[in-house]
Amino acid sequence: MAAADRAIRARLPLVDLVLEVRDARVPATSAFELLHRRSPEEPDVRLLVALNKADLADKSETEKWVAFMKQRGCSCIAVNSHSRGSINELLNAVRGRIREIKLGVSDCTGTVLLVGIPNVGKSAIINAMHQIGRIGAAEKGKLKHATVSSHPGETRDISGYKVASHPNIYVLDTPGVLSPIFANDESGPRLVLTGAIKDSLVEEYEIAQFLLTVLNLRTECREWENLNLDGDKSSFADAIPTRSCHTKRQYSSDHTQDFIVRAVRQALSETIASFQGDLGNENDLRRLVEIQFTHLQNAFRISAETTLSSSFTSSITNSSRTTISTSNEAKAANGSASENSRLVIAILLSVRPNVLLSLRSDG
Ligand SMILES: Nc1nc2c(ncn2[C@@H]2O[C@H](COP(=O)(O)OP(=O)(O)OP(=O)(O)O)[C@@H](O)[C@H]2O)c(=O)[nH]1
Repeated sequence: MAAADRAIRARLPLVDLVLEVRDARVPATSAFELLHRRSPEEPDVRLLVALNKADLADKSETEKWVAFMKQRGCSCIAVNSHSRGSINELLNAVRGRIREIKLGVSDCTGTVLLVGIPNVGKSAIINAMHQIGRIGAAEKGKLKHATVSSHPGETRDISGYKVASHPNIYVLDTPGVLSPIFANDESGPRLVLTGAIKDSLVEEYEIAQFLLTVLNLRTECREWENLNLDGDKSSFADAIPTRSCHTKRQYSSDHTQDFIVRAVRQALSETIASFQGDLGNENDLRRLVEIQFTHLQNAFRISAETTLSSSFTSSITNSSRTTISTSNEAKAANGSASENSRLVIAILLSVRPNVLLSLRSDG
């Protein structure tokens, strides 16, 4: 990443336009720090921000973000790289900006540097632009494709792709670069949940607590009442796989997965229904998360070795800085990771789809 960071920095002054790709679910957390390091209040006039994966984000939140960015003097567009119409809009925006910048130059050539943190969809965007862009069929056949992968860090080199003619536009795809310093305690879980970093880089219980907090502030879990649990409870612990960085999650059957999801949902809806506190109050919310953690530990017959990180829920409004390495050190010191992994996997199974639809409080 350090080499990629240097290479991007060297090219930044040379290009006509910088296309910053962010994840529409977490537009603040996925900001490309290198661009905003020097003058966060004054965005580069050559900057165009694409909030990609808009299909997975809350539409109204994305619209607010686009308006907010524009208000700050930064061009911004919501994108779904899997949609032809959306990529066409992006191409038009890029073409329009290049024409503005190259005003008066006939038959000009524009260069665009595509940057962003890992896994936000840079390569997917470039491939789609290259496919849809108006370039000769012969040129399309000759050009290579960028590697698209669900794993972060697949793009390793900077490569150029032609995406339009009249004006000719070349886009440089770059490797994802992420600052090793998290902006706040919630950045890690957000980046894990949106796939920008590997799950193993953040402590399991931090992810679990984050998910529980997000869930408690949403309304879905109130609708999870009256779920029937059938099956053998004693098989829960065996049914939930332990996790390591290199093993993929496997479930013995869909039935087991459904069963776990329902058990988690029931535990959460019960705790919320019987909770007397105010969810808008930070201390009350922390108390509820602790109760739910205990409830889930009981439901899954997990020993209560690990207490919740008391700093977690207060970090919702906290802007203390946490580094990835600090998180890893803490993880190494925590001997009960496997017990927690089981619990977290169960919770993730239950709530990941809800959370992915909207991480509303980002930024
Ligand atoms: N739902 C959805 N998925 C997308 C979208 N764009 C990309 N993806 C998926 O996101 C994952 C990452 O896409 P890439 O294009 O490889 O991301 P990248 O930013 O180039 O990743 P690095 O190589 O880590 O820098 C892939 O699984 C894509 O299919 C989108 O608009 N919507």
